[in-house]
Amino acid sequence: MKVLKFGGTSVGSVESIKAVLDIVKSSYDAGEKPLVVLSAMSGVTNLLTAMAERAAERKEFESDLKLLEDRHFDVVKKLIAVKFQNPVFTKLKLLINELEEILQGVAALKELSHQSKDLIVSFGERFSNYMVSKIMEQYIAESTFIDASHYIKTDSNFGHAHVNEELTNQLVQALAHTHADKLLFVTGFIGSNENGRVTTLGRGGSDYTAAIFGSILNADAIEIWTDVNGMLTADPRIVKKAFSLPILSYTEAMELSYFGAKVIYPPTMIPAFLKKIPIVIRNTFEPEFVGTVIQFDSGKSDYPIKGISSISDISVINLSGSGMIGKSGFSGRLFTLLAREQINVVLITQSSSEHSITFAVHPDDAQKAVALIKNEFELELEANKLDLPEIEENLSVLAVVGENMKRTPGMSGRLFYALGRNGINVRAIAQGSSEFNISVIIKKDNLAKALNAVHDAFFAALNKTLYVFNLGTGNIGATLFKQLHEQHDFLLENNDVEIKVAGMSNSRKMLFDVEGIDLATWKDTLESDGEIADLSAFIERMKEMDLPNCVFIDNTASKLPATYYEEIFKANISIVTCNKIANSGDYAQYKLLHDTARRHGVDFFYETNVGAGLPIVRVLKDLMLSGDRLLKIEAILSGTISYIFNNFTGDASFYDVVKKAQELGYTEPDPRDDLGGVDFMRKMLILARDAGNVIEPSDVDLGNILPEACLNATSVDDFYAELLKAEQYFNDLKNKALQENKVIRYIGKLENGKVSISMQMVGDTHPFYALSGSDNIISFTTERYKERPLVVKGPGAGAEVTAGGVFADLVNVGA
Ligand SMILES: NC(=O)C1=CN([C@@H]2O[C@H](COP(=O)(O)OP(=O)(O)OC[C@H]3O[C@@H](n4cnc5c(N)ncnc54)[C@H](O)[C@@H]3O)[C@@H](O)[C@H]2O)C=CC1
Ligand SMILES: N[C@@H](CC=O)C(=O)O
Ligand code: NA
Repeated sequence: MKVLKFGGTSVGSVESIKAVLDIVKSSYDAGEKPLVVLSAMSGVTNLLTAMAERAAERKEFESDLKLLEDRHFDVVKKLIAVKFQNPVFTKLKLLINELEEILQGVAALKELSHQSKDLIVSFGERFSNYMVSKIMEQYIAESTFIDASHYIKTDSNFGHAHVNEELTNQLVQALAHTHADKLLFVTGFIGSNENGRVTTLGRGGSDYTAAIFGSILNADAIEIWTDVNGMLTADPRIVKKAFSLPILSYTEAMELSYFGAKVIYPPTMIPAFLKKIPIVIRNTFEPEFVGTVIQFDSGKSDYPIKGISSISDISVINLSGSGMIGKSGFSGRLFTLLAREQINVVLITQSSSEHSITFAVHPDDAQKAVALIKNEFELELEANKLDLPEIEENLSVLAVVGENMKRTPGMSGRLFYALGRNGINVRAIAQGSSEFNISVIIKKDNLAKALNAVHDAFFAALNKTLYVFNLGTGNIGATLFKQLHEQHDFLLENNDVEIKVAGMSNSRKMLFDVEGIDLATWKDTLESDGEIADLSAFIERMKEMDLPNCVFIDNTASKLPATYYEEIFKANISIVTCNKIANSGDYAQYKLLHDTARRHGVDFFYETNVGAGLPIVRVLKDLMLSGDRLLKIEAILSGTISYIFNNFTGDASFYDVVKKAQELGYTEPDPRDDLGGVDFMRKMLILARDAGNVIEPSDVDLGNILPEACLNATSVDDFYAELLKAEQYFNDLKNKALQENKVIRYIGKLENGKVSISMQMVGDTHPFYALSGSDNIISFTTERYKERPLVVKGPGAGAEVTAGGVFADLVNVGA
C-alpha cells in the first residue's frame, strides 16, 4: 500500500486536480488502494491566515470568504456532473458558514488565539479533501473523506503541535481496519488535542501527515507529489545544469533540505526514516518522470557528491577573547542560550587555537543574538575576557552534500580549488564529523558564481562551460570562431566541454551575451547589435558578468590589451593569447604577469606566441619542469620569412612573394614586424625568458634581411614601395646562395642566456636546409637531449594552425 500526498499546487486548479485524479486512478487501476493526503488549494492557507488576522482587527473579511467559496465552487462546477453537485455545494456551504461564524467570533473578541488560528486554517484542508473525494467518487465509489483531526492526536502546542504517537497509532490502525475497503482522502496538516481542539502540525505539516499514516500502516512507499522533478543537484534557478537526483539517502536529503532545497521539510520524514519506508518525490505535472527516491542507503552514483545546497542570506557572528572561549562550559552556555531563545544556529566553526568561535544565523536573528550574548556574558565582557561580538552581513552558505564523500579523498580539495580559481574568498568552513557535508561561508555576491563553479567541479562528467571574452575578430579571431562553431557538438559529446563566447570585440564594436553569442551569425550580430568598442568598458563588463570558468582571449596585435592583463588575472580570469606583446616587452612586465597569474591560480597560455600551433612553448615548459637543463636553442621561427626564402626561387620577384605571404595570412597585420625581424625577436625573447633568463629586447643581437631603406619605411605602403626598389639586392642574395649550392635562412640562437638572430646561407648538410612552405623548426639541445637534439618542425604561421593553437590552449584552461 502507498501513501500519495499532493501539495497545494497539485490541487490549485481544475487542470491540476484533473492530473491528481489521473494519478490516483492509475494507481487504483493497478490494483493498489492508496491513501491520499491533500494539502489545501494553493494560496488558501495564507488567505485563511490573513482573514483571521483581519477579523481580529475588525477589518472586512467577507470578500475573501466569497473568494474562497468561488474557488471551490468553480472546481465543483467543472469537475462534478450537474446532478451530483447540489449535496456537495451544501456541505461546502455549511463549512463556509461554520468558518464565517468562527471569524465573527474572533472579530467580536478582537483577539486571535493560536487555538482559533489553527481551527481557521484547518478549513483549507477540509475543503480540498472533501471536494476532491467527491469528485473522485464519480469514478471510484469507495472514495471517502477523512478529517485527520479525529485520528492524529497531539499536545496543545497550537501552530506546531507534537504528535501523541501511541494514541495516534491506535486511532489510525482502527480507521484502517474499519475503512479497509475505502479509498481515503485524508486532510494533511491537522490534528487535535486531548479535548478535541483542532491543532496544526507546523511547517511541512501535510508531508508529516503522509509520513505518520505511511509509517503506522507500514506503507511500501510515501509519494510526495509536487511541482518539480524531484530533488535536484542544485537550485535550478541559479545553476542551469542542475539535474534531478534518482536516489538519495535520508541523511543526504536532510542535509540538502536543511540548506535550502525546499522540496521537503526534513523533520517530517522522521516517521518514514524510522521504518525505512522510501519517500518518492514526484511531479504531478510530469507524472511519467521517475522523480527522486529517498531511502535508507545512498545508492550507487556516478558522482562523488549528491548535490550542492545553499542559503543565500546569512549573518555570521564572531566571538573571540583569550579569557573565555575554549574554557569548558563556554560553548555550552552560549549555544544553550541561543537554543532557549529559539535562535537557529546554521553552522559553527571554531579555530583550533580555540580563541574564537564563528557561528552563522538567519540575518533577522543576528542583532538579537548579539544582545543576548552581551547580556549573558556581561561580566566577562567587562573583565575583557571576551571581546564584543561582531556581526558580518551579506553572506551566504554553500554546502556540498553526499555520503560518498566519506570514501573519496580530495573532496575538500576539489571544492576549494573551484572556489579559489574563481576568486571566491572563503570566510569560514565547517565539515560535519559525519563527512556528509562540507559547508563554506562566502560573500553573497559570489553565490551564483560559486554554485556554478562548484557544480562544474563535482559534476565534471556532466560538462564544463568555459565562458570566453574574445578580443580581435580579424584573421585569427574569425578563424577561431569558425573552429569553435564547428567543434561545438564534438567537444560537448566527447570532452564534456561547452564553450560559450559571452563577449567579443574588435576595434570598432563589442557585443555581449551570457547565453553565448551564436557563432554561425556573429559577424552580422556584432555589426547590427554591437555597441561602440571600448576596451576598458569591455573589461569592466567581463568582470561584472562574473561568470565561472572565465577566459579572456587576446587575438589582436595591439599593445593596449596587455595593459589590462594584470587586472584580468586579479579578477581570477585566465588569459589565452596569440598576441606576443605582453610577454616580449619589459622583463618586469613579463615577470609581473606570470607571478600574478600564478598567485591567483589562473592560467596564462600563449602557445601560439612561438611557432603558431606547433608545440614549442609547452615542450620547453615540460623540459624545464621535469628538471632538464637547456643548453642551446637554434630555430627558424618566422613563418613569413621561411615562406619567402622557400618561394623566392626562379623568376618570382621578392615583392610578389612577400605580398603572397601576407595574402596567405602568415604575416603580422604589419608585415614590417616580420621582415624587420621584430616578430622573430619577440619569439626568441619569450623562449629565453621561459627558459629562466632575465633578458630585455635590447639585449638581443638582431641581424636582418632587409636593406636600410626598407627598414626605415614609415608606412606599410612606403615599405612595399621600398621593397620594389630593392629587387636587385634580393636577387643578388638569391644568386649568391645558388652559386654556393646553399639556401638562405634566418636563424635564431639562444645560448648562455644570449639571443642572436641572423641571416645565414646553409648547405645541404645543415639540419635547417630542407624546409618548405611557412615551416618553422626548432632544436632544443639540453642535458638530456645532448647528442641528438629534440626537434619540432612544421608550419609555423597561418590562420588555421594559429587559431587551432589558441583553441587547444582554451580547452586546457583549468584542465
Ligand atoms: N598569422 C599568424 O600566423 C599568427 C598570428 N599570431 C598573432 O595573432 C594576432 C592577430 O593577428 P591577425 O588576426 O592576423 O590580425 P588582424 O589584423 O587580422 O586582426 C586583429 C583584430 O584585432 C582587433 N583589434 C585591434 N586592436 C583592438 C583593440 N584595442 N580592441 C579590440 N580589438 C582590437 C582588430 O579590430 C581586428 O579584429 C597577432 O598578435 C599575431 O601576432 C600569432 C601566431 C601566428
Ligand atoms: N607572422 C608570424 C606568425 C606567427 O607568429 C610569422 O610569420 O611567423
Ligand atoms: Na606554438
